[in-house]
Amino acid sequence: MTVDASTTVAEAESSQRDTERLRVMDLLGPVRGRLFLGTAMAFVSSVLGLLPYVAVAEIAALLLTGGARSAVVWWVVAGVLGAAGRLGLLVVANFVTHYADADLQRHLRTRLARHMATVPLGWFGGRGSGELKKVMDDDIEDMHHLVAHAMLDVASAVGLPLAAIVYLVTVDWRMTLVTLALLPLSVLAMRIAHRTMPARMAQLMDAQRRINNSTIEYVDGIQVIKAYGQDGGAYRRFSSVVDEFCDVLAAWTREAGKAMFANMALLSPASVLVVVLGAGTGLVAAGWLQPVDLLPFVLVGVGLPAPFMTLLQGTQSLRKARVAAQHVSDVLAEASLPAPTRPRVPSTYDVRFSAVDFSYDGSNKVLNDVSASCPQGTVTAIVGPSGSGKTTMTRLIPRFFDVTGGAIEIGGVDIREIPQHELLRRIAIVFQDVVLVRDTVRENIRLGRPDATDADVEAAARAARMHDVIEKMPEGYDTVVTGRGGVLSGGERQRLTIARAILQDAPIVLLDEATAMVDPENEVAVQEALSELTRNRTLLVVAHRLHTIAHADQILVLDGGRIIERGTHDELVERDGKYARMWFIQQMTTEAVQ
Ligand SMILES: Nc1ncnc2c1ncn2[C@@H]1O[C@H](COP(=O)(O)OP(=O)(O)OP(=O)(O)O)[C@@H](O)[C@H]1O
Repeated sequence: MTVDASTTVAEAESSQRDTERLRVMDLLGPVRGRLFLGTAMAFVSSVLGLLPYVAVAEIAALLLTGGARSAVVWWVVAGVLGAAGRLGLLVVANFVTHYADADLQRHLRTRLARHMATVPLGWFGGRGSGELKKVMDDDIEDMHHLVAHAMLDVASAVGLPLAAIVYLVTVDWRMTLVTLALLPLSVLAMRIAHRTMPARMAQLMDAQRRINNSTIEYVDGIQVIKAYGQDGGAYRRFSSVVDEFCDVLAAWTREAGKAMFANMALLSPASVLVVVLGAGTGLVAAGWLQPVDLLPFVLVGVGLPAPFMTLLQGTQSLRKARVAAQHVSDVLAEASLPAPTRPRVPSTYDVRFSAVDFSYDGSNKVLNDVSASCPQGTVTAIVGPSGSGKTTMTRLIPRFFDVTGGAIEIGGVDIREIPQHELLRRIAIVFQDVVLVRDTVRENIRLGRPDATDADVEAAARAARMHDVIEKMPEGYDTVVTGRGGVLSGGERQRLTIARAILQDAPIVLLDEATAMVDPENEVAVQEALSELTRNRTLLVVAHRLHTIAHADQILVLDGGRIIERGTHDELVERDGKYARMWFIQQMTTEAVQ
């Protein structure tokens, strides 16, 4: 049996479109009823909008042919009622859809935020904040056209022309065909010009997403970039993203411009008037049409294409809205971290890795058959060359990602059986990149335990050797800090996050490079803060500088995702393997510096 490739591709595209439509309809679900109501009102409003034109045409005909005065009055009333009804209904329909849009925006933002709370934490690491901001903000705003305008435009574009065609056919079917003659041409021109539009719009939105990310990266990193004299290179990278966006925008504008021009030329009142008057005069001259019957075509027919123009002008916004809806629905379709079927919570806090495999991309193993036991209340240090999987190993414990093979247990309970909030409550994480939220110092520390009193917060700050620093700040504990810490030094920011972790009082602590990049004076304070944090807890620490973990209860040496050595510092130095080499190199470097 042979398979027709073009049919298969077409089927695949059509099924993808169906899926997209289903997804968009699912997004609109909460306001679907109101959208239908608004659309129905817009349809009736559009039909009513024909009445004033018909009234003028009929009144003119009555006056020219000496018709009854009462009929003229009735047409005047009908015309005025039609105009008022059209306007009133359209206003109400717009209210209905705009309120629906506001509700939908609130609903989607909340739904996105709730969903993001359920996806694996590691998912966020792969995305720039610009990209997430775009989905939460810009994409939802871009959906405005879809919700508030698109259906109304369609209803208006269908209602008035349909009613007009019915009316015009009753006057003269041949002239009706003449009046509509330009429409198929316009649709054809539009189809040709728009053949590449969906792809161009997707490119445009992609380029916009890259600009968003690169702007945030550029602005965020500007201090470091300048400090390293790399502003030229960074600027070139940023401006190449901007150039790329401009190119895509120019291509899109050319494409859209062609389509717009073709339509404006074909559907403008002047073009329609030329066709109607030309053909109409011919029909009158041939005696096939009464001169008075030409009036409805001039009055009604000329305005017929206008709603199509509105519809066509809206197609770009509609396309943008659909791509935006697709982004929103992609994020909502992101798989949640599987919730435990039989939730359990551990009562002891040793951490055990049993034959753990892990891969970020599904093929390359970053961790390979890792087994280790970290007894409760002990310190396990993880060391190894860059890229050996140290950070990944610690990230798996709070389920930033789920293991792809084997299992991790806390107190004998598989972490996948522990409800996520219970798991995170039991693990204090001091990240490599210290992140604060834009709030007061007090609330930044209180994040560790939202119900903590001010006295608890202060006690944690004292333990983290931060109290004196905070007291000297302009507004003490009420000083607002930014995401990058504002006036705080690197070491102070770290101690603030350590205070947060101390307040959390979690039985398991994960430290990743917590003491890197601080000056010696700060390092002493950070080390003191850390020893407060880690006392009597199960501690897993990722370290590069081996002297900080020489007293660890056990050291795991990772290389290429496998544990190649394990033991205490003395045992490993004795073994004269990889750890011993790393130790001696660091010793020599330290001595050389001193
Ligand atoms: N989010 C991610 N997506 C894909 N690959 C990743 C991700 N995070 C890390 N990796 C890759 O996994 C491997 C192990 O990275 P990991 O950060 O765990 O190593 P590490 O030993 O902590 O390195 P370093 O000491 O440099 O911090 C590396 O090859 C890294 O490029």
